[in-house]
Amino acid sequence: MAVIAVLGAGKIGEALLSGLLHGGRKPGELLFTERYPERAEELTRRYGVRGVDVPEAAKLADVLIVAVKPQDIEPLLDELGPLLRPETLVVSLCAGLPTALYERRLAEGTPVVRVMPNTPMVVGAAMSAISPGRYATPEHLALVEELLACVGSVVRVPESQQDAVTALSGSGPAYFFFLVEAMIDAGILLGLPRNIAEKLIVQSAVGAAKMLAETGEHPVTLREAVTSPAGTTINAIRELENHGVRAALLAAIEAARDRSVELGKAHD
Ligand SMILES: NC(=O)C1=CN([C@@H]2O[C@H](COP(=O)(O)OP(=O)(O)OC[C@H]3O[C@@H](n4cnc5c(N)ncnc54)[C@H](O)[C@@H]3O)[C@@H](O)[C@H]2O)C=CC1
Ligand SMILES: O=C(O)[C@@H]1CCC=N1
Repeated sequence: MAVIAVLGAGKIGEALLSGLLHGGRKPGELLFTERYPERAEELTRRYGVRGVDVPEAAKLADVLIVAVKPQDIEPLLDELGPLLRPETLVVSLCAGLPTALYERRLAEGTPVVRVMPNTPMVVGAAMSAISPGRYATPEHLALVEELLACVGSVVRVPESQQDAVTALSGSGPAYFFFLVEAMIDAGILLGLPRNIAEKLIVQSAVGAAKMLAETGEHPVTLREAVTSPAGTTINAIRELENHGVRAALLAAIEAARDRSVELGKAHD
């Protein structure tokens, strides 16, 4: 079994460790690095996985999964550069960072796979998109696909689409949380108790997501089924259109895409 090291065990790194354990990997096959010792101790207590330093991770792991913030990548690449064996597979979960950055800074021929996951990984419902770098083989890509399938769904996309994916599904859960938060506020505005408003909206979100995932129906068809002639929903839809919610979403997701491109360019 390949030894897998997660570099940077924050929100995404921890979710991946936990998902891999759930998916049947043994604690002994996993390692992580974490710059805050208290956090490292906590993770070892919780999952039985060993925290190591970067040189040890580079020495022991067959697969290195980079899960630090894009802004923290430079010192990590400086450290990894002279240590990494070119047969080690590097998997980057970092928003915006191109595989070419790793290929430039690590040993010649290092295989790199770029991944954009999202936080529903915590409950085994991630959406991850994967793209091979220049030296990643179909076998490398298949291994990454298998690892990520432990924590949700996986699609393959060309790397040129990863900034768009980052804006859409990488950040996507935040848009839904934002909508849910606003809808709960609407319940408060209408005089409902907060706990009831929260239950009504969270279950409606779960139900709507289940219908989208399980019926195979187009979202327009599902929305039309809720929108009765001269009923209540169409009044709400008119207000959403009047306030430009559709245009706001297009602009918001485009802005997120632009930021992903910018994060990558910071290392040119
Ligand atoms: N949070 C999200 O929704 C998503 C995040 N990502 C990507 O995942 C990466 C991590 O994001 P989060 O988990 O949200 O951030 P986070 O800040 O929760 O985790 C990053 C962790 O890396 C550690 N770290 C930083 N430099 C280190 C080093 N040199 N050695 C060891 N540990 C180090 C930090 O102490 C921290 O615990 C980012 O690149 C982000 O773009 C991707 C998809 C979704
Ligand atoms: O906001 C961010 O930069 C990260 C990447 C995708 C989701 N969260």
